[in-house]
Amino acid sequence: MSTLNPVVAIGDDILDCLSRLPKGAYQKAAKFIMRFRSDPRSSGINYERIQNAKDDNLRSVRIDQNLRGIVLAPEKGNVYVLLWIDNHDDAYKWAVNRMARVNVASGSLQVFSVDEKSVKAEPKKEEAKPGLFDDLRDRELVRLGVPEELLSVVRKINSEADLETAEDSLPPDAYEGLYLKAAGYSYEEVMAELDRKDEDSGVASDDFETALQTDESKRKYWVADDEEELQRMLDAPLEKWRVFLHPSQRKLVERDWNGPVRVLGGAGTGKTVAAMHRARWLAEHRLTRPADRILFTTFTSNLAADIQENLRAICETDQLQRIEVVHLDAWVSAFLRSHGESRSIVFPGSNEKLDGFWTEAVTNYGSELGLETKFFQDEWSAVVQANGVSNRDQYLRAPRIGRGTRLDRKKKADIWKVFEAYRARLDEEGYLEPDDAYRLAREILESRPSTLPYKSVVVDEAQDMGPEAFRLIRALIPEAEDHPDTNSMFIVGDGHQRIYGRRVVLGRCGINIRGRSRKLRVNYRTSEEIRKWAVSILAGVPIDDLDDGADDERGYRSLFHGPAPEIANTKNQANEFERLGAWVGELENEGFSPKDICIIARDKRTLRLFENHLRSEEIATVEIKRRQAEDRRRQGIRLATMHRAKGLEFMAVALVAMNDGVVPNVLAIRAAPDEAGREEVIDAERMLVYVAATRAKKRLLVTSSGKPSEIIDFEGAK
Ligand SMILES: Nc1ncnc2c1ncn2[C@@H]1O[C@H](COP(=O)(O)OP(=O)(O)OP(=O)(O)O)[C@@H](O)[C@H]1O
Repeated sequence: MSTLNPVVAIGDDILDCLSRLPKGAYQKAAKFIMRFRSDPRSSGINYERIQNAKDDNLRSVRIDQNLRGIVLAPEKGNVYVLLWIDNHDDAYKWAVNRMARVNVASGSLQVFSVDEKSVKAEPKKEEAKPGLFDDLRDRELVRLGVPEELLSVVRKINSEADLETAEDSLPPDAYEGLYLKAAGYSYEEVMAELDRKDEDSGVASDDFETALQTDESKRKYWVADDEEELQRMLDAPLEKWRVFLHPSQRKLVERDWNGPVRVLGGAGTGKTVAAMHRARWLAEHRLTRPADRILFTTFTSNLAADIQENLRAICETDQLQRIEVVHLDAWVSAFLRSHGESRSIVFPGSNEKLDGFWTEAVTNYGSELGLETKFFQDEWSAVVQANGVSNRDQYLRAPRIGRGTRLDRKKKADIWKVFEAYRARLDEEGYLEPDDAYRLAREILESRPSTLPYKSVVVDEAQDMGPEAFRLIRALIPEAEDHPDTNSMFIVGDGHQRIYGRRVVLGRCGINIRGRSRKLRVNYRTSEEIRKWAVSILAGVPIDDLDDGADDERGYRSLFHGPAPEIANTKNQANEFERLGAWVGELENEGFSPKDICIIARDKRTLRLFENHLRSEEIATVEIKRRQAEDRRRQGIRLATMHRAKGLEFMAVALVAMNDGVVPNVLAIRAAPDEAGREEVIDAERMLVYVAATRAKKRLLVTSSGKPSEIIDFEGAK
């Protein structure tokens, strides 16, 4: 036996194993894991050979009378990897067909099952169909991550459904490569996408110690050299992301970038998780002086509170002190106040007073122009505020990209009078719109040398931050000759989820991401069935990439499957309440807790109807509020508007009142100045439904009463 210090690793499946154990067994297993970490060779741990095992390197260890652990403990070398914990018989069953191998192509540790029964039986000769991967040679399959031992299994796969059936027996990196290939990427594109090299890694087939150091291995096996971190992991075994980042996430997080990075990814692909780990990595490895600050900004205030709580779970105290999590509007507001600004920020769209100012300005200066008030509001937000326009000449020259109605110079000059009147009313009342506030803050920053401590900014939900917000962010850490842009910004967002209608082109805000743009594709949150349904709502909607290009959903996938969404149009509201009640009842019978269920409606008024109904049935509810983190201790079904649900997640979601007139919102449709405007409104509402539906992890119910929303295919769902 080697006298070197042993290398101990824990597989991520252990966290699932632990979460299935009853409390007493859990405590024993957790105690064993701590002991195993500190000395896997201690005399109290006996490694038993497993009879008939396919892999000679696997051993079982006794945790108590009934519980067994399965450990990879090769004779040669010094490595101990805890792979599985279960009761005696199930642990042996799990181990018998497993193999642990170093994949010589990627150099990573792969553990997989060679039970060919999990893939469908070989077809009879006469009905043999072409294989899904016939165009790849064995060597290429191996490079994609397929272990030699599974080549024959992969050769038998001839449909995407087969591939999904085979998922459990394949190592995750192999499955991912094959999945992208099946989704239409060429071999070369898959290799580039997954950052794999078309050559051998050089890691020897028995060098498990080196294999544990690769990014691929780190996604599944954590080298347990930090006792405190292990304890944190055991305290919250379901939150795997605390330790096990996907290689595509880890590659973004743990490195220097020579300028701003933009990370795209559909809902649930772990963008916020990557952003949080990025902040921690910077605080741990790069911005380590007590005065250094990393600004972590979000667009919604309840998310800022959630992120702060999650950071507490992954950071040491001193790291946490260097990360400032802020809702951008709140930050700006405090900054302006500290610079003597007395006006307060008001949010267009949520303030009736502003609507009054618009009506007044349009009545007095624009009634002859034949344009709806909504047109002026949209033009103001998309052209005037987005471009920082402050006078008539600037407006005459301002780009009006994506605006439907064409305007000549004369008309623009007339329209400007309305804007002037509106602006004057804002000033009189002491109000600033958020864009005004961002601009003002930026002007202050640009007018004097910065005294702010920020060395890096992490931006979550970037799709909802408008150009002025990004110009301000740029001004927070300006690029200058004597100030390299290294690690300056980490921007995550998703154009599919823009629900506040503020399109941005980063390049035009002084943020150059060329060569530093990446994508996350694995959805951890939502079942494949729900994800696909949500994506279908966006069919035909143009999606941008927060810069000058377009985004698409090619190659996205979910980690797991579940029941198809239930889509039901009911005759009237009483029937809809009944349908919802029956669904909630079923979920509770299946063991869902009320706090894991969220009812989401388009607007507050509609939500109230459902709240009142549930109250009348004496069902407890908890409303998701603007400025609070989700309090998981409170019992009751969650209620949220679509906007408020952004960024959150629940086991089960009901999208209710998906009625004609409610979604898309009838007032927004009516106010659209023309057909292009109407389409814009509908696209925005589709995104809102996409955001709301992708909050669901396992179950989704979509209901309407009376005439249903045109966005949802209730008929096709029958
Ligand atoms: N590496 C990982 N391993 C396991 N779970 C993960 C990982 N990364 C993210 N998750 C989980 O996936 C879910 C979604 O993550 P996150 O909220 O970061 O996604 P997002 O892309 O920001 O989503 P959205 O854009 O929809 O708000 C969370 O439950 C998170 O815990």
